[in-house]
Amino acid sequence: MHQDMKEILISEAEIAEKVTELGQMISRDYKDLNPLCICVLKGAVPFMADLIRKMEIPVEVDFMAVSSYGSSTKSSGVVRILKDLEASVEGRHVLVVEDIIDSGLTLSYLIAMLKGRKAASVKVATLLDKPARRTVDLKPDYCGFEIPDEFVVGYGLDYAEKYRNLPYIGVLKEEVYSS
Ligand SMILES: O=P(O)(O)OC[C@H]1O[C@H](OP(=O)(O)OP(=O)(O)O)[C@H](O)[C@@H]1O
Ligand code: HPA
Ligand SMILES: [Mg+2]
Repeated sequence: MHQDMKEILISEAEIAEKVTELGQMISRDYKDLNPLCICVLKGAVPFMADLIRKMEIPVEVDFMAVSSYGSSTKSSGVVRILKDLEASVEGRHVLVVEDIIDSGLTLSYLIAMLKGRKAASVKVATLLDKPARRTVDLKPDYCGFEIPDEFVVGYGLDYAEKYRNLPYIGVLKEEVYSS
């Protein structure tokens, strides 16, 4: 385990098993709908890459970059679009793929934007959900794991751009971000 971790919360094997399950579920629900999977950069990259390879139906992918955390463990509450989609979402069945829902601010902003652009449907697949921290009313349609109110990193999730390449989800030692 990395020296900055307090514990491993979700192992690589547990993630793999859950991603397979979600991929199968989404494949059943989106059969014949040709969904557009939107990866929310950067955190969702590993989850998106693994998830689409467990989907057994035709899918299209696109990418958006938004940021609300910067190098902090708290959301600034201001969602900035750093990179917009290439494809039009009008009439498309959109599945937004996220690594984590924390306050819910990032996703509620994105969902409103996609509906405003006339997507036929907008659903959310998230690997992690931290419901204790929610400030807006939002529930994922597909969720891997509900986690306690701790700052986690790994499998895409960062603290100050670090730890995204860890293959597991770990809890960061508090001294790492409080010093
Ligand atoms: O529910 P919220 O409180 O809005 O938090 C969740 C969002 O925060 C993180 O992204 P971040 O803005 O840190 O960008 P990153 O994916 O590039 O790390 C994470 O990847 C989610 O997109
Ligand atoms: O717990 C978290 N870890 C990393 N990034 C995050 N963005 C929202 N919550 C988190
Ligand atoms: Mg981040």
